Amino acid sequence: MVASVTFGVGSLVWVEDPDVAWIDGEVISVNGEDIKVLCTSGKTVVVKSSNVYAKDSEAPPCGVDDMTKLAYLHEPGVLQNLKSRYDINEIYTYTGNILIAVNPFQRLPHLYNSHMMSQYKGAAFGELSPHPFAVADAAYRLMMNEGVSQSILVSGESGAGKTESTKSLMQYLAFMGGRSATEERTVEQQVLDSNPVLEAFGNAKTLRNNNSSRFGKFVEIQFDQRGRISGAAIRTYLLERSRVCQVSDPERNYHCFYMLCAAPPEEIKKYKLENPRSFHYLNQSNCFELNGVDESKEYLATRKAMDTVGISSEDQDAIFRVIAAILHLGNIEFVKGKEFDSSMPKDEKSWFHLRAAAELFMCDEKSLVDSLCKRVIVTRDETITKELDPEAATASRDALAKTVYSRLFDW
Ligand SMILES: Nc1ncnc2c1ncn2[C@@H]1O[C@H](COP(=O)(O)OP(=O)(O)OP(=O)(O)O)[C@@H](O)[C@H]1O
Repeated sequence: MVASVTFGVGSLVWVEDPDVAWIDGEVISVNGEDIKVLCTSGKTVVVKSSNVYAKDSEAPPCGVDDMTKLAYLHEPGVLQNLKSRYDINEIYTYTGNILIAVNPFQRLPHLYNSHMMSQYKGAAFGELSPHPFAVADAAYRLMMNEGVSQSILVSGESGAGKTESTKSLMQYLAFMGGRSATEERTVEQQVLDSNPVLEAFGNAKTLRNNNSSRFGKFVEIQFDQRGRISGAAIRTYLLERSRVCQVSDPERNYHCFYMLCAAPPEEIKKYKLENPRSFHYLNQSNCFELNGVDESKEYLATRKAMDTVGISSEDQDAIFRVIAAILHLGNIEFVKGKEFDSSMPKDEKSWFHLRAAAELFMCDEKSLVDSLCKRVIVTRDETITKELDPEAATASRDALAKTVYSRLFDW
């Protein structure tokens, strides 16, 4: 469609620009395939006609709310439209029934309050400004009217806003499918509170996103005949395991580690914790704090969310014992042992962390040392125990930490 457009002197066009992606300008001469464009920056460039895109001179300055209304649906046209809308604080735009969200990187609470939700309730798709609530409402109504399950796919690169958009969708579905809150733990509140729990254990600061989900998830919300939420299931996929033992500056390990180090004093004592700077699994990076985040408050909020979701206090204690044990595991260093190519914990400090890990895992100290410093090979005829050198023992320590963490997360 785009290739068939011919350009003459005076045509308004878009051309690629190394600094601003696309820049607009006016054709000042045409020489076969070569088109000379005077850009709005004042620069003149000569480009092949196949790299020139028509600009709609009648496009409204504030953009259009549905990009199917654009005269030209090509990359510069789409980006220009999104930018025009973003400049007037409109972060959502439709392309037909697809919603495009541009991350505002600032809280916009007025967009997501209950007044807003009631506005979208039952409104025809496209009648109100583009919004995740409209997408959720359309899905909810289709489900009710046709009695067929609906799916909403949220995709985008890291930091694009998938997690936040998913939360808005869940918030709206909980609003539509909620019942009057007579009991303390309503299903919809449990559905919503699963987010902080998952984020505590599956999110971390990365270069691009302070709260990056390091796993994929499939959220299923079930409704009864009357459209009330009757249950929910969340499946998670492919947690990034390597982060548990390896963090590069200025990223962080999973949030739960830092939260636990900021727990109330009696818990710090129970889990034998110290400053996060003293743990190898955390101090490989110099980033310990997040702007505007109080880890001790986050810890209490996570505990509360775990209560709502229905994780018993014994289970919560076991979870945090495992988290603390992993931190202690990371601080066990190895030196050569007495036998050839063997290893043992390096010094009193390593023994301290080993004992702490064993106590928290509720396992036998000797068995833990053996599992780190030896490898058991089972053949058809016999069982062979092989000593590991310090390097291999360190690798087996990290493998244990990763396996335990990812099993805990799956649980
Ligand atoms: N609608 C929004 N309103 C306010 N802030 C937002 C919105 N969407 C995203 N953000 C901000 O951008 C950050 C990154 O968004 P989010 O975590 O949703 O991205 P993501 O696509 O899920 O990234 P990842 O794939 O790394 O998990 C959020 O922590 C939040 O600060």
